Amino acid sequence: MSSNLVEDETQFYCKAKKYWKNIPATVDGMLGGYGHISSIDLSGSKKFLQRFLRDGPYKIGTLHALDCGAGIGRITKRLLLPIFKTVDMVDITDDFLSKAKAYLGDEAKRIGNFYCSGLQDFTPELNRYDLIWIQWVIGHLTDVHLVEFLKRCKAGLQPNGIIVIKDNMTQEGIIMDDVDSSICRDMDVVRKLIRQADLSVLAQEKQENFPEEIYNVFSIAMR
Ligand SMILES: C[S@@+](CC[C@H](N)C(=O)[O-])C[C@H]1O[C@@H](n2cnc3c(N)ncnc32)[C@H](O)[C@@H]1O
Repeated sequence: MSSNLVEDETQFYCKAKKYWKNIPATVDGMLGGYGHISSIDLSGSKKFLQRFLRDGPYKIGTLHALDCGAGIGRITKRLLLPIFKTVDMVDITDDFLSKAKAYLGDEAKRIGNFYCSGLQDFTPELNRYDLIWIQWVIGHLTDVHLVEFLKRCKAGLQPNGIIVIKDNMTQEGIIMDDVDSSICRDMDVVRKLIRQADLSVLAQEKQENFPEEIYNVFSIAMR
């Protein structure tokens, strides 16, 4: 279990919070110096989401989305706001949410709520969201908190809504990053935690065209 790698939970969360407080509120800051891959990432996400926007049994509504670990709103701006009527954002770093208002420009008026909170403490509004997007942040939650958070997300979905996790995955095993205080899991562990949250996977896809030297990144849709 990856939580075993987290020896001191309070320190695990404090250290991550401190790390992000010192990161510039820019796209490059959000992506650890890999700002240049943002467009590839967003195109891949758009393509992944398309299957849920077409007519068919998995079609989702386009009213409300929630961006989790949203940062300055990189994903909200270019993936979610063009599709959904309103988007809520949740992030632990208040500076990022403050910056989001300027970064999103005029479109910031379609942000319903800017929630400043750790996901481990956050409960999405019941039955509200067509899509809950969780990208590059699950490594900041312990296994127990991730499972509990996913359960609360499930309760926050519209009947036809979906949750998408898009994140780094190791080839095998769990790797701790002491710099930003996060853990990177492998697909088997992530799928196990998804099952524990009583969610079923609807689609899974590897992000293509990312640099060789970074972790594999997968999108997983579930409900
Ligand atoms: C790698 S950035 C990704 C930002 C955004 N998802 C994107 O892809 O552009 C990680 C984000 O997670 C936030 N974060 C870190 N720990 C968190 C936690 N426990 N709860 C909520 N947000 C957290 C950071 O403030 C930061 O904005």
